[in-house]
Amino acid sequence: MPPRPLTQLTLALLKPDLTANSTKVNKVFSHIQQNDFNIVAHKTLLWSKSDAEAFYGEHRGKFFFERLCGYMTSGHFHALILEKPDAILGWRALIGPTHPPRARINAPETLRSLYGMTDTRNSFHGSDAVDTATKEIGFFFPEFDIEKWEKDRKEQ
Ligand SMILES: Nc1ncnc2c1ncn2[C@@H]1O[C@H](COP(=O)(O)OP(=O)(O)OP(=O)(O)O)[C@@H](O)[C@H]1O
Repeated sequence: MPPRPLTQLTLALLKPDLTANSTKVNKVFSHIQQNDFNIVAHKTLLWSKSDAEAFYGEHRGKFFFERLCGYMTSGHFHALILEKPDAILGWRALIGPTHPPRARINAPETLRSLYGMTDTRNSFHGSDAVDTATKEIGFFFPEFDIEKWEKDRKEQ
């Protein structure tokens, strides 16, 4: 049997503006399936202001920080652990550029182009590297044991 390609985990968010629209959410889950991502874990959350400030702490002091935290506490949202080979790059490629208006010009097939609203209300998040994926998975899914999952996966 040929060796199975190395798989990878990433953390994806479907932010509150998208989550408020069940038709859009269903379409996004179809995109996730069509692009061969395996959903390893999934939860729906409602953040307090301090949750948002903790997750987006690196942006504290930027002009959009308060707006970002207000947006992320405005309603429920989905957090997902996605898996496939090159999941981190693959998910970021699927969601597209941070700013939806630019995505609509430069990357019209991406999810932020299709569903994003504004620079802040951009509907999606994706981890940008292996270490941030590990940290963000731990933030949203503290009960998920990545090392055990990877060990079990290798043994399958
Ligand atoms: N210039 C901006 N104006 C308004 N909001 C912004 C701006 N830049 C970033 N944001 C908001 O802050 C979030 C985090 O910014 P970051 O630079 O980490 O973008 P990203 O890595 O593309 O997005 P994410 O981390 O959510 O995947 C963005 O997703 C967006 O909601």
